[in-house]
Amino acid sequence: MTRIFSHTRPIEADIVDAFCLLQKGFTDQFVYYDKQRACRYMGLGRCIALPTLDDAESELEGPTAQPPVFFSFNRFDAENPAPPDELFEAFPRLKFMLPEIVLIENERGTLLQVNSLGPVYPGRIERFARQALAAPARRRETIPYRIEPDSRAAWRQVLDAGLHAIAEGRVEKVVPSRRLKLVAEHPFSSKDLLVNLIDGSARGTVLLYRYADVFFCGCTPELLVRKRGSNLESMCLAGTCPAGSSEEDRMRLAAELMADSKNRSEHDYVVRFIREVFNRTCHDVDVPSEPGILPLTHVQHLCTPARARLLEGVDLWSMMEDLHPTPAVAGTPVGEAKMLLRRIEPYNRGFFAGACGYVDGDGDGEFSVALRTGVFDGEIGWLYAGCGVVAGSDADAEYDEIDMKLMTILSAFSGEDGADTAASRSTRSAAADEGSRSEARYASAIDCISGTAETLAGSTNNQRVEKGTIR
Ligand SMILES: C=C(O[C@@H]1C=C(C(=O)O)C=C[C@H]1O)C(=O)O
Repeated sequence: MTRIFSHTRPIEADIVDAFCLLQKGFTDQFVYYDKQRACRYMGLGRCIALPTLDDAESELEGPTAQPPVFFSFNRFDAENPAPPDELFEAFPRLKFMLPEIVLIENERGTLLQVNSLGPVYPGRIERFARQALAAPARRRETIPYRIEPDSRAAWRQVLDAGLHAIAEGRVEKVVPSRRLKLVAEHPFSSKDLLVNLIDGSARGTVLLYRYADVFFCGCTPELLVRKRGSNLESMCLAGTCPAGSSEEDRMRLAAELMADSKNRSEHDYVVRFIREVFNRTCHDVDVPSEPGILPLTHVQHLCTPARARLLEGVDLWSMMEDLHPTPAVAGTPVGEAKMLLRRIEPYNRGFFAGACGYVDGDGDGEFSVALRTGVFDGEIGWLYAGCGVVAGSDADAEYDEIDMKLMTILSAFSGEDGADTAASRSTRSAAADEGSRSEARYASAIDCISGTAETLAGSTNNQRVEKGTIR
C-alpha cells in the first residue's frame, strides 16, 4: 500500500502565471487545462508514479479536501512494435504520475496542492504559495519558424492503401495522419507554447507533458471521457469543414457539413461505437440521434455529445480503455484499422491521438484525445494531424483538411492573435498561415452554434451544440 500525503489550500494566484514562474525548477511538467470550464490542473515535479491507483491510500491535509491529482499520458497504440519517433522515445512508460505540486482551478476553487510520501512540511507549502502569489504576469512570445513540407505524393500512397483496404472490405473507415517537421529560428520553451495556446484563440483543452528537455503539447477539442461520481460523458467528433471567413460564411459551411452524406457517415461510425461501449458498461445512456456543430477557430466539426451513468464497479481507467481509440482517430472496425495504420503510416504516432488526462484520488477525472498536438525539443518539432477516410475520399481534399487542422498547433507559435512576423511569414507553408483570427471571432466561437440558425442546447461547459448537450 502506498501512502500519499496531499496538502491542499486555496490561493489567490493566477495559476498560469504561477506555473510559468515555478516551472523553471522542474523538469517534469503536466498540464490539463480546459479553456472553457474550470477544470484546470497544472503539475510540477514527480512525487511518485504508480501502475495502479488500487494500492494507493491518500491522507488529505490542509483546508481543502482535494484528493491527489494524477496525470496520465498514453500512447495512441502502446503495443505498436514499430519504434516511436525519437522524441517520443524519451518519455518513460508510466501510468499514473503524481506531481509534487499541482496548481488547480476547479469547482473547489483556485488551489495549491503539495504531494509527498510523508507528511507535508508546512514551510514548503507556504514557500510555494508565496512564490505563486508573487508571480509576474506572463507575456506572449512569437516564435518564427518554417515548416519542412511533406509530399502530397507520399500522402496519396497512404490514402490509396487506405482506400484499397476499404475496397477489399477489411475496414469501412480509416483515419491516417500526416507528420510535419517544424524548425524554429531559435530554441523555444514549453512555457512559450503553453502560454500562446492558453491565451490565444485555439479552443479546447490545452495539454502539456514535459519530460526533461522534450515536451508534447497541443490544444484538443475532443473529450474522450469525463467521470464525476457515476456521471459519465463522452463526445463523438468526426466530420470537418472550414471555419469560414465571416459568421455568414461559417453558418453556410456548417449547414453544408450537416447535409453532407460522406461526413455524416464518418460521424455515424463514431456515434455507433460510443453508444455500444456505453450500452455495455453504463445505464441511462443518452446519445442523440442527430449531431450538432462544434465551431472552432480554424475548423468546424460534427459533434454528438454522449452521456450515461456508470455501472457500479466500473472505473474511469477501464472506460478510457474501452473507448480508446474511437473510430474518430483509428477507423472502423477499430482493431483492423489500428493494424492497417501500423502498416501504412510511415511512423509510430506516439502520444498523438492518445488518451491524455488526469484522475484524482476519488477516481474522478477526464481524458481527452491528444489531437492538434506536436512533440518538441530545442528548435525542432514534429506536428501531427489526421482525417477520416471512407470510400470515395479524395487524397488532395483530405491533405487540405489536415492543413486546416494543423493551424491549431501552429497558433502556439503566435505571440498575439493577428501577429504575423515578417520572418515567419516568409518561411511558412500554406498550412502555417495562422494568426489572422480576431478576438471577436473567438468570442463568437465560444457558444457552439448549430448548423441551422437555431441553437437549441444549454450547457454546463460552454460548448453548446444543436440537439444534444455536452454537460
Ligand atoms: C484526426 C484528427 O481529427 C479527428 C478527425 C476528424 C475528421 O476526420 O473529420 C475530426 C475530428 C477528430 O476526431 C486530427 O485532428 O488529427
